[in-house]
Amino acid sequence: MSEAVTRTATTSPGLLASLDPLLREWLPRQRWFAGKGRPVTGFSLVTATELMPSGGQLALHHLLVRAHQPSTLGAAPHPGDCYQLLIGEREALPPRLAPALIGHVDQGPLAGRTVYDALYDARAAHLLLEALRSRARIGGLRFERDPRQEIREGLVPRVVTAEQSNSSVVYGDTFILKLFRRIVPGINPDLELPLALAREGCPRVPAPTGWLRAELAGESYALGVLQPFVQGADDGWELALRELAKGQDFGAETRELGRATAEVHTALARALPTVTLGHTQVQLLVDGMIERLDAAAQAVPALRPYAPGLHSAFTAVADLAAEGRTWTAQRIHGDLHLGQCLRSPAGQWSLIDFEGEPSKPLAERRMPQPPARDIAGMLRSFDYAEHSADVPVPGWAETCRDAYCSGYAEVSGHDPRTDPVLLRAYETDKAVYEVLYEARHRPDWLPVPLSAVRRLASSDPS
Ligand SMILES: Nc1ncnc2c1ncn2[C@@H]1O[C@H](COP(=O)(O)OP(=O)(O)O)[C@@H](O)[C@H]1O
Ligand SMILES: O=P(O)(O)O[C@H]1O[C@H](CO)[C@@H](O[C@H]2O[C@H](CO)[C@@H](O)[C@H](O)[C@H]2O)[C@H](O)[C@H]1O
Repeated sequence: MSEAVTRTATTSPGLLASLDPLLREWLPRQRWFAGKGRPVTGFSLVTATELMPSGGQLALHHLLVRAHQPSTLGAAPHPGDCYQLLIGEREALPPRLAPALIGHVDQGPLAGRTVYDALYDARAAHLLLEALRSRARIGGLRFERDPRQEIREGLVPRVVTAEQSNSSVVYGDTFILKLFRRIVPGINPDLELPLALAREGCPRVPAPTGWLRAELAGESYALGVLQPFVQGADDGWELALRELAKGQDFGAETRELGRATAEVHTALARALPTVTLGHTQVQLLVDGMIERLDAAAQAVPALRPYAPGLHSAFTAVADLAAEGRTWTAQRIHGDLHLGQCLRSPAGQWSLIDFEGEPSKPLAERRMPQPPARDIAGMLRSFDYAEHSADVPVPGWAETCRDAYCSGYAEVSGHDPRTDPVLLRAYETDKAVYEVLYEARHRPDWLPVPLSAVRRLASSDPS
């Protein structure tokens, strides 16, 4: 039986008091910390599960903690985001774990110990895989797996060091475990949609092998997903930049990517409910786009001169709806861009990361939406890639755009270019989002979405 299965879960009293000052400093520095720009004023424990007991050379605590922060000006009071932490505790940290250091504890029950992000620790990562393999239940934690998929023993773990919204560990190039960092109760689309696609037999998304949940006070929280690792894959963004650097046409690849996107959309429409959006629903959708534009223009002055033109991109959709036009909405990826696509060495595309935009509430992320939203996301990505090339390759994004839409039409029977008003609205909505995103995270990149904004504000699709 695995080490994890034999453990009983106990909550070490005062654990959080020990960690509090260190976490206040460490948590806001993490890429996945969602509350950037506001100080952390304290923590409360949602649940703590001891995965390896204190007292030994190494102890391991699984924590869900709520980080308290002051609300943004004018916003309603917020209980604070809940984060998943895997905290290792040792007397001293071996050099290989130095990048994972959280700090040296000088108060409470852990005084004198060194604590660190245990995902970097092979023993902790191994324990998680072992728990999934043996379908362990530890305290409120439920380690589950698809009984038809085997998990081999002894796979060597390595943490993925890329900047991410969550944290992932690769096991022997066979599996990848993504642990969600910001946790909300309810069904997480990053597990829900790949499971639905697997049931449909759609090979464009790695089928979940296992998953980790917490059952707390009658509510279920998705904490992580284990899925097959696509070996030797290139991510679409890196691949696009490489082709651009060589001045190469990316049309054949993007046509295949269009086909893959359509396969996923078609399978999702079969697997999960679709709805027809009439006038009222479309008006709500347009209102949302306008609200996001107004908020972004408020925050980024460079956007303001283009606001009226962008506004008309949205109202054009409402006008069509007022004339009786309807659209079909279905479950979609929700945050599709080149970085969410993997191409295997055999040339097969897979789509990953079905979480949607993590900053949006779960209910909103799980709502059916027109597939044009995903397509627009990808078209924006081609434009980003062309603007990021060291040597200009004029017309590169336009070629990708046409090839992608053609590939999409070949599989789905619907060419997104035949609905230019909706496509322009979604491209505009995404570009507005990107302006805000870049202003906050990568100001050097701001000119990329701003140039799209200029174009979209003056274009007339009719
Ligand atoms: N099934 C997979 N096979 C190979 N690499 C993967 C797989 N899933 C994710 N990755 C790699 O891990 C990175 C992060 O995964 P992603 O699901 O986008 O996480 P996040 O939600 O943290 O952004 C991806 O950019 C990709 O490089
Ligand atoms: O981290 P996520 O994948 O959830 O997405 C966020 O970061 C992306 C950047 O890493 C950002 O994407 C934008 O830049 C990409 C190039 O780096 C480009 O391919 C995308 O088209 C563009 O939107 C994304 O918007 C943001 O949500």
